[in-house]
Amino acid sequence: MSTTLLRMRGIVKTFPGVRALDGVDLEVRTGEVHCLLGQNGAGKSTLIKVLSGAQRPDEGTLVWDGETVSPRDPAAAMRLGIATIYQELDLVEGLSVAENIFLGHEPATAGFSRRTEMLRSARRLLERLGHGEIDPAVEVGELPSATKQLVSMARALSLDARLIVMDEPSAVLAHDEISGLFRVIEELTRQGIAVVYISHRLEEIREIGDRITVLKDGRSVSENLPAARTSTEQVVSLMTGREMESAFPERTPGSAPEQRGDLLRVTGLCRTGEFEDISFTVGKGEIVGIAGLVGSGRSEILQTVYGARKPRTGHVELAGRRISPGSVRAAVRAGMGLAPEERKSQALIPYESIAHNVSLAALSRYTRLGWVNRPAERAAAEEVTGSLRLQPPDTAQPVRVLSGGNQQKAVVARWLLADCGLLLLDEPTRGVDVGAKAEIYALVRELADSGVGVVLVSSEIPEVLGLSDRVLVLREGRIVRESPAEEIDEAEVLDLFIEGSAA
Ligand SMILES: Nc1ncnc2c1ncn2[C@@H]1O[C@H](COP(=O)(O)OP(=O)(O)OP(=O)(O)O)[C@@H](O)[C@H]1O
Repeated sequence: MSTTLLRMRGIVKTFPGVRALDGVDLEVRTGEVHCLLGQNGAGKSTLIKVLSGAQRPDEGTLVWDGETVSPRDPAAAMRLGIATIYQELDLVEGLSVAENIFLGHEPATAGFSRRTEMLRSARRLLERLGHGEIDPAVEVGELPSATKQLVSMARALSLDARLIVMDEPSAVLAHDEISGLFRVIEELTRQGIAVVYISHRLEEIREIGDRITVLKDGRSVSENLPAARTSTEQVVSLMTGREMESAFPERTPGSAPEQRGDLLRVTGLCRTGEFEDISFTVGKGEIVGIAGLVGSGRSEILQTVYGARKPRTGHVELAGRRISPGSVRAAVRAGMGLAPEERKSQALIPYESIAHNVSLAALSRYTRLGWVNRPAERAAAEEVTGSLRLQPPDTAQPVRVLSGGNQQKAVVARWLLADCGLLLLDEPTRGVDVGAKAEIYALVRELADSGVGVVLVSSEIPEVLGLSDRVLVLREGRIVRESPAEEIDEAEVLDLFIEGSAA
């Protein structure tokens, strides 16, 4: 029988100028998957930082297994049995799986036998997760994200965790890896371990969740809803305070792409070991989606079109002119923009204002004789961040105070403002809440309607199918199908990922 393991009551946390948590309650039982939902900036990460000891609350109580506690740091929380698996996993790349699992708390034997014992114990923990096939001697740096996640979970088990917090664990996983993650979660909960699960993908919640707590503006607006009996519409209206709207804008009936003329023409693009013989076109005003698993070459293709990687053979033409291969400068001059997948490292300047980060790619528009017209820059940034409901709305704030999803919105906002003829979007809605996703889709469609060509890469197949006019399905570096979006469905795309039968 499950019992209450954790009870948080009236948790308050303020940062200068922001009340991130304004009296949150959360109750978690042993062996349950408790889903924490809320829009970007609602306070989810702050709440789990309080729970994991990374931040001290200003007010409120935390009762763990019947006792009032206040973990001063993550190590103290860990000693209680609370572990957190962050999206940017905190593993040491140069060490082995076993060394990472036992980092800081090695088995107490010495020398050779210590190493053997460590490998054996690591294997036992991986087996507990249903993944005895992972070699504990292998270096962590060589492993895919899904396996790294398992190493973090094995580490949590090695520390006798009784509650594991998972912060958007599916965001870095491919479609088939997500079912693997769910099997691991079932295994954990069967052993009585509780899981707090954060995700913006509401369809996952019904599949894996037991109960739901919804946060809105730093408060828990609804607690302990049964996941199986709560509709997506209910959850969305609790999160947003609005009724759920249709996520995807109508496709614009207009001239067929072949009548509009090609804006982008990619011919016979190859990069050894990444992709082969990639040819496709994008018309003015057209959205072309690329569906492919992680590792299928989808991001590499975008980067090669953008000149950040040099093709072995093949070429790229924009508006009838060949772009010098492997030159980002040439691509940008010709009017291309790329919103990259790895935005933390590639895209934002943390200490600069939101306005400046957003207007960066369009700066020449606000600059005269070397002077930047700050009010104009800020007004333009505010218009686009306002329509994406970016929090906080004050664009003079530095980007580093934004929640993860709001940082994502800032990157997308930048490219929506940038005046490109061709926009390449790599996972534009990762970590973005449902409401803001719909806003991003609407703005991308508006841009297309104004004549911009768009190439969209996303792991979310419904997003590729819902937003694009035309879809390319990619498997192991080759295009295995090209189709108007309305003539292909999710099941067919998944079949193509596996079979790769060309049509
Ligand atoms: N260190 C900080 N300094 C100032 N403000 C902060 C800080 N950390 C978070 N905030 C603010 O607190 C609020 C809650 O942020 P939090 O990261 O908890 O949201 P979240 O629900 O996890 O969002 P997301 O879904 O985007 O990850 C946001 O308005 C954010 O800007």
